[in-house]
Amino acid sequence: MGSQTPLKLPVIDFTTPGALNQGSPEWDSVKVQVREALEEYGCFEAVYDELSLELRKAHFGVVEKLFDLPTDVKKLNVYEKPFHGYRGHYPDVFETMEVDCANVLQQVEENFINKFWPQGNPDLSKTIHSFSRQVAEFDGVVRRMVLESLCIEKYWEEHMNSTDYVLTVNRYLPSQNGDESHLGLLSHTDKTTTSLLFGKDLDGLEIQTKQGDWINVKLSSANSLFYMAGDALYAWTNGNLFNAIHRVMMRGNITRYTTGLFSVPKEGYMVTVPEELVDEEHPLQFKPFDHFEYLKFLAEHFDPSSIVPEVSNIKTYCGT
Ligand SMILES: O=C(O)CCC(=O)C(=O)O
Ligand SMILES: [Fe+2]
Repeated sequence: MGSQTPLKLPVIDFTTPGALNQGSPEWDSVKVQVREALEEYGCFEAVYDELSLELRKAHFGVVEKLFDLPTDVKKLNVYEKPFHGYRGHYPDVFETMEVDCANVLQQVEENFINKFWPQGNPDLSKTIHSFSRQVAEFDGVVRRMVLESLCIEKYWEEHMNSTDYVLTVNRYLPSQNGDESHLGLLSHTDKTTTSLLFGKDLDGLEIQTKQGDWINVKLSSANSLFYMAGDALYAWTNGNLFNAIHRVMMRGNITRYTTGLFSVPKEGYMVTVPEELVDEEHPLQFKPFDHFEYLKFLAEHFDPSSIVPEVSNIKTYCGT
């Protein structure tokens, strides 16, 4: 037997000239790669240089500043929505904070930064907002490609107008016991429509394939980000696009900072599978659902202060 090819996640290059011009041959080629990657793996590395390295660096500077605040101050990050706000899991190993509607400057200021700095901190607010707005723009491009590729582009505007963006910032700390490796975040699927993840190289993030193998993510360039489909996109596309299970394994004595921009359907909007994706061969798999009610369902069944559940629960919630 020859040696086995190591398992690799798809890498898609959005920096090719023309790739971002809708309708160009390069756009059409990238959109097929995007759909195929999301169908098979539920994720891909995107090489994207429109988001400047300076802005990425400034953003992570803010992330570190936020986590350096005293815990009592971090706890001021509260929202009424389930799974929102400051949470520390496995005390001393993982912390996370959320910024609701992070692509809207006023929301970043009033509902996030001003809670920690009551006099305001315009530089920090602007950095978080610019980062989130530009990442959200890229999400819009990818979703246009996906919808075009599934021949349902007529839903794109409705799809985007019914989207909110939540920014999360995460800090993983080294094991206190000197373990060589430890679990940073338990296996889960994202509850989102899409998740766009950033970190130094995201080493430690592991994705489970449909065949059950785990693949470590290690971004190949400083211009890369990691794109994933969550429960809501899986359901909306009638199971076409895969919501991969993933986890974080921490190795070595490092502190790991990551950030994710999560797109989620707005409260009250009914996520409904497009009729074009349903036929005799592909019967309807999901009933229309309000994503906010789905979050409430999860919060009722799982302790929101604990790690998210092991498997996707969207089928339990609204499967036909
Ligand atoms: O920090 C990471 O690499 C992944 C984070 C993640 O999976 C999440 O926030 O849902
Ligand atoms: Fe996740």
